[in-house]
Amino acid sequence: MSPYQNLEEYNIEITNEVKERFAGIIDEIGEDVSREGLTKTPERAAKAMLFLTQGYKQDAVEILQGAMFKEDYDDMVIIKDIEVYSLCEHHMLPFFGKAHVAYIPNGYIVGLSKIPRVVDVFARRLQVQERLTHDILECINNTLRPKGVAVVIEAAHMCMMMRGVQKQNSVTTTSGFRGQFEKIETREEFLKLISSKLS
Ligand SMILES: Nc1nc2c(ncn2[C@@H]2O[C@H](COP(=O)(O)OP(=O)(O)OP(=O)(O)O)[C@@H](O)[C@H]2O)c(=O)[nH]1
Ligand SMILES: [Zn+2]
Repeated sequence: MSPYQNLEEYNIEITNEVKERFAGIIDEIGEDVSREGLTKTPERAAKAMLFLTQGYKQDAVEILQGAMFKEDYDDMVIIKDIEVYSLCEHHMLPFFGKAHVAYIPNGYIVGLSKIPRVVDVFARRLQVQERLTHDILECINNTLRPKGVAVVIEAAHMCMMMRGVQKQNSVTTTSGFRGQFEKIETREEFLKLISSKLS
């Protein structure tokens, strides 16, 4: 099986189990799960939840290892504005925003699409933004073994917007730097390039 394929065919037993739990929740909040608009909702919700957490079944290392190419290029490679959708592990509500990832090759480059795929593998789990940032950083660092790697994530958390503190405009930024990005000049170049509209 491909290490990153979508779970288009859901495990029937697990889907049914999750479906029953959602039916229970709908009942507990005082709704009628048998009314027309809701009859298929437990199944839809189960499939949505399994899709949003499919990263547990995917292997980010395998994804990277499947597309590493020997190349002498040793300047910075930046993939910026990667959409991120994840679920906070405290409330299981979405947090979403953008990831910016850069690395400096060390004999190998990686297929560009694999970086957003790695972001998705870790985002489609129950997460906190800090751990998501480090999961991506360490996976690239340990697998590609580049001269440096940097990850910045900017995200809004629905648990701070729809409920709780109810702040609509706050954005959380997390970052991690390894290798050459620990040097201030390299880090500044990266931060300048991700804030530029043209890069
Ligand atoms: N550090 C961090 N905190 C997060 C993340 N997502 C959600 N949280 C926070 O997790 C915390 C959980 O705090 P609790 O006091 O246990 O939960 P709560 O009573 O629902 O808190 P409020 O959201 O303040 O109402 C909250 O402050 C959330 O804002 C994240 O990705 N990183
Ligand atoms: Zn939350």
